[in-house]
Amino acid sequence: MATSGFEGFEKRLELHFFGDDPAMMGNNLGLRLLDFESLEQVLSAVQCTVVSAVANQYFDAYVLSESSLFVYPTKIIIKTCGTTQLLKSIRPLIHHACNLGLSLCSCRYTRGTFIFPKAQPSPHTSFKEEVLHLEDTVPDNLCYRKASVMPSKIANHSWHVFTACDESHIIPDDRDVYTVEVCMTDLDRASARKFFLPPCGATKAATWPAKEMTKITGIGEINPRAMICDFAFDPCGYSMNGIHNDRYSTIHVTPEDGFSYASFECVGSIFDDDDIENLVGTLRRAVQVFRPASLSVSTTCASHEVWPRVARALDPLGLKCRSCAADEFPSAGSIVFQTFTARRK
Ligand SMILES: C[S@+](CC[C@H](N)C(=O)[O-])C[C@H]1O[C@@H](n2cnc3c(N)ncnc32)[C@H](O)[C@@H]1O
Repeated sequence: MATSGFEGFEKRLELHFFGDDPAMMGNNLGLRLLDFESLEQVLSAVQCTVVSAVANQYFDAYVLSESSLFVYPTKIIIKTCGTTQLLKSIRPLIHHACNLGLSLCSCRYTRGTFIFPKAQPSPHTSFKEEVLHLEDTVPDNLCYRKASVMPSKIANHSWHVFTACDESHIIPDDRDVYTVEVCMTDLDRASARKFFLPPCGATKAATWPAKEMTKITGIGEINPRAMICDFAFDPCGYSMNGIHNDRYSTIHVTPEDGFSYASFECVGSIFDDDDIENLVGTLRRAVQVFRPASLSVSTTCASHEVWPRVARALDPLGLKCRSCAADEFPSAGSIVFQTFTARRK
């Protein structure tokens, strides 16, 4: 493995807000009323920028120079990789939300194990430092707090979780919602090569390289109903957000040999038969794009209906479940962390 390279593992932050004054919610747009300048200011504290955006009636989805941002009326999800300082977004977001009459009621921070931990700047030099920063930054009324490192049997694959919420949100309002976060390492080389731009002057140089990557890799088929906003980096790397009604999915790829990494994340509702029935196929198609030698899947949901489907999706791909850890967190419900490796290993 390289001694230093691009850190693919993302840090992920999910913030929920509530507002008492319906007038301030402006047609229920809430946080979507944040102007672009304010968002840019938040992202500049994190050290990343918007490269592409798309929206529908439910939410706004941004592809960032390092991963993705989703803005719903009362919820923000930011996922950033590399050496970004994601936790520095919390204070400015609380400030801008306050100007819209919204207050923070819950916060969830998750990440895997960095490939290059020594390259991370403060406040991300260790999980201990991240937790101290979070404890210091989230408002006092979010007094139900928990931090945990969920272990696995695969070296360098553990799941770091911090949640905090106020008294009224220990059980989340949207307890039917599930989030599945997949982190894949050691990607199949032929699959990873498809995320490099073709050399200049190559006869088949794509006019729209991201669209071409979405098509030839099969990413476009993962959820054919989703509208896709994709971006190809130069000379390599790829990010996309898929949006379908109020659901998002997102993929980020670091294809370089020695530290190759890809992530897939999707959300759904356990009350939606379509979501539940399609989950196994969706996961299988997403992982098949990359054919990783190892991966972890973290499933967050108030119910235990979702996580058993993960192994069902991955087993036919020759991926064997090596470990499974579960824990309960205030406002998040259950988090189940599973790791898999290819049987050939
Ligand atoms: C932003 S993308 C996707 C990151 C994501 N977390 C992942 O799954 O790896 C990172 C890939 O794009 C490449 N890249 C090229 N130019 C970049 C830029 N200006 N900013 C960030 N990444 C860039 C990196 O070398 C890496 O392969």
